[in-house]
Amino acid sequence: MSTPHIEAQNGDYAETVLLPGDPLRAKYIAENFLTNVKQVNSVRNAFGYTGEYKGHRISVQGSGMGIPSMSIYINELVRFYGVKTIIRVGSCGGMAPGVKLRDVCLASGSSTDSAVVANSFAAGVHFAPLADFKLLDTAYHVAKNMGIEPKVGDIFAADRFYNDDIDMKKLADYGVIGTEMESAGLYLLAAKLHFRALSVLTVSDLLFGSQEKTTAAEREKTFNDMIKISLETAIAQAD
Ligand SMILES: O=P(O)(O)O[C@H]1O[C@H](CO)[C@@H](O)[C@H]1O
Ligand SMILES: O=c1cc[nH]c(=O)[nH]1
Repeated sequence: MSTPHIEAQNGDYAETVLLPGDPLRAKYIAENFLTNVKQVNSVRNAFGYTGEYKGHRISVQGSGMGIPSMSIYINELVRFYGVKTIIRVGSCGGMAPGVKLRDVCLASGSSTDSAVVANSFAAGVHFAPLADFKLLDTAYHVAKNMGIEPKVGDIFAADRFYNDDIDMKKLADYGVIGTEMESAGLYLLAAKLHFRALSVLTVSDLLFGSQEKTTAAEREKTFNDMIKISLETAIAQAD
């Protein structure tokens, strides 16, 4: 079998998939955290791998940037490859006062300016895309046990990376802790297709204050706290 964007065969993906936006982050995770690794997708260089973490079968798949690209991979993984749990491992811009560069954020919910949420319901209905509570609770305690204090809250999933039309300070004032480009779409699809989802994010830059940023190489390779939290959460929820 194959799908328009995935060449993997039936059974090539594990039931739990880590989903970074960057396909090279998928490669890094597979090469550095998984054993018995097999590459299962290279269509469009959206690399996908399946291997083992502490004896548990796990896959990792690059999803590209933004809700439209990510939605293609999620639909194909869940509808055709039987995936049941998706943990996004992404980067985000920090927005809340206490959020620092390289902090790990857990998106308990996700606001968005993407039309995809509004378009899924009748006019006047404003669906609130939320994380799976068991995954969120597990990831929080896994992080705490690793000595990491994750920031938990609402993540603004922006349709455009470059956008000066949105009042980000107001969103921060309403408690939004960070911004990226996928979480609302992930949680919406989880509700629609009945799989479990969580976004675990590393702060790669700050919207207000310090201009210090992580490098592209760091975003590709060294978000190890986020990766370990996500893998430990994946195997804890599988038990
Ligand atoms: O690092 P990833 O997972 O790609 O996530 C963030 O980085 C990209 C923008 O640079 C967007 O996809 C955004 O959500
Ligand atoms: O989408 C993103 C990712 C990182 N930082 C941002 O400001 N936005």
